[in-house]
Amino acid sequence: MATQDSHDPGHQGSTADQRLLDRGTRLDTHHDYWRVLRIQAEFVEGFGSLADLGPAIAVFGSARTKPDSPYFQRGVEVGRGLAEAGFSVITGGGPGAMEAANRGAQEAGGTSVGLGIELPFEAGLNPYVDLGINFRYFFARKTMFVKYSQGFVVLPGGLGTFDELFEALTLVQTQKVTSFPVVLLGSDYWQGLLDWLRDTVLAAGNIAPADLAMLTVTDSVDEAVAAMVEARDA
Ligand SMILES: C/C(=C\CNc1ncnc2c1ncn2[C@@H]1O[C@H](COP(=O)(O)O)[C@@H](O)[C@H]1O)CO
Repeated sequence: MATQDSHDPGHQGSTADQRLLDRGTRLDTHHDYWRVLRIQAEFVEGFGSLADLGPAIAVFGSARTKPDSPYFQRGVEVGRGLAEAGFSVITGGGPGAMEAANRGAQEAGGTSVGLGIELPFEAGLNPYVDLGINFRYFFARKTMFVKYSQGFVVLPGGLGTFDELFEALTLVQTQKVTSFPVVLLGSDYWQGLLDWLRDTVLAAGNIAPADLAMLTVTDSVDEAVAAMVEARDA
C-alpha cells in the first residue's frame, strides 16, 4: 500500500511542517487547533498500517548516496541480509541509502517499508517500497521508526541521518526504549564521530561510558545483521 495523500490543496509551495513551525505561523493558534486533528490522524494511520508488521529494523543513511557508491551496494546488502534473517526493513522511503535498503529487502522477498515525508522538493517514495506511508510531520514519522523497529542500522549520512541516530541514542540513554541495538555501518565514515564522542564529549563528562557502548561500528554487513538477530533472540 502506498498512500500519496500528503498534499493539502490550497497550500501549494509549503509543507505542513513549515505551516506548523516556521516563523510567522507559530502563533497561528486558530489553525493549530485544527492541525491537532491532522496530526492525530497521522498517528492513527501509522499505527493502523504498521501494527501487524512483525520484527523490523530501520535502516537510515543519506538521501544523496548514488547508486555507484560502495555504500549504496552495502545498503542493498544490509536490506537483503535483514530480510533473509526474517526482519521487515523500514526506511525513510526516499532515494539514496533508503532506496538501496528497500531494494535489498524487496529483492530478498522481505517486507520493504517506506515512511516518506512531505518535503518542499518532492521526491516521492522509491520504487522498492511495498508498504508506504507519506507523513506530513517529521515528529509523527520519527515515532513510527522507533515504535515499529527493534534496532537501527545507520549508513553514512548527513543531518537527517544524525537526527534519527541521536534520537534513538537519547531514547536508549533515558530508558524510553530498552534493548535497542544501534549499528553504524562504515568505519571510515563513522570512526571520527566515535573518536570525538570519546575524546571530547565523554572527556567533558557530558556522556557516560555506557552511552558510548550503545554504538557498534562495523564494516561487515553480516555483523550488523547478526547484532540485530542477537538482540531479537535474546
Ligand atoms: C535530498 C533529496 C531527497 C530527500 N528525500 C527524502 N525522502 C525521505 N526521507 C528523507 C529525505 N531526505 C532526508 N530524509 C530522512 O533523513 C535521512 C537522510 O537524511 P540525510 O540528511 O540525507 O542524511 C533519511 O534516513 C530519511 O529518513 C534528493 O536527493
